Amino acid sequence: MAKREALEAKGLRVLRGGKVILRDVDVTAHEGEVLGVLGPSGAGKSTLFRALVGERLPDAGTVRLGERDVTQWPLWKRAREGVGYIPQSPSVLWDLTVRENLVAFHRIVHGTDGKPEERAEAVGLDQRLDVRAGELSGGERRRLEFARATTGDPRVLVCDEPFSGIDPVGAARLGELLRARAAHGTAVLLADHHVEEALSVCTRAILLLDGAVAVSAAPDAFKEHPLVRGRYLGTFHPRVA
Ligand SMILES: Nc1ncnc2c1ncn2[C@@H]1O[C@H](COP(=O)(O)OP(=O)(O)OP(=O)(O)O)[C@@H](O)[C@H]1O
Repeated sequence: MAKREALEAKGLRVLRGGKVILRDVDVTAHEGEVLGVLGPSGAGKSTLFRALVGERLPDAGTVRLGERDVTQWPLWKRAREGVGYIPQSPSVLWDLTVRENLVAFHRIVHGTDGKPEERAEAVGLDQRLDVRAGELSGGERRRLEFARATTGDPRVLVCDEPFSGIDPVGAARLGELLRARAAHGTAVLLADHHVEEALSVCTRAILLLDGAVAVSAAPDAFKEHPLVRGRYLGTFHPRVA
């Protein structure tokens, strides 16, 4: 049976400083899918993600969450309705502990403390609950952000460069968490320049070029696509055979 659409964006257009950054982008993410959104720096990946999660409303186009049109909804309202977001820049509260970070986010989005111990255990931070977020390693911080973003069992999880600044073991561990989340039915969207790690987790990938979707393919076909090789991976890319 075909998987249901969790998130559907149609004709998304974003302008910045008089420039068109996103050109009528259509993106659909299905339940249980890990969709890679890849492309060179400046292609518009973060801009697309910000429009999908409600951090920045688009200048044209629509965003649907399941059956609902959420185009005009702000970030907090989409979060409450099941959109988790790991932004590109670090977003933990540095002076608060792991536990306090989890509680603070749960209160803002859901109005209650939630279960920080369970959330921390799910991402292997149960021994770090009383450590300040500013003292965590890069990989631990990303897992805290993952725990926070998956509070409330989101239908959609948008991850902007989750593998940046973490070592291969940390990336593999985070990749497993993303895959497990998708197996649970969440639609995961993932942008990252760690192409090998990203494609090993993805079930499909799109190439964004100059603010438009240029390719959509399964990971193996994606790696071999002439536009992907020519415009993104280049001829020198020793980690992708
Ligand atoms: N606030 C802004 N004002 C003007 N231009 C902006 C603004 N934010 C982003 N841009 C431009 O929009 C384009 C897309 O940026 P975006 O950050 O979405 O790209 P990206 O694909 O995520 O890049 P990277 O892989 O480097 O993170 C770039 O040309 C960038 O300079």
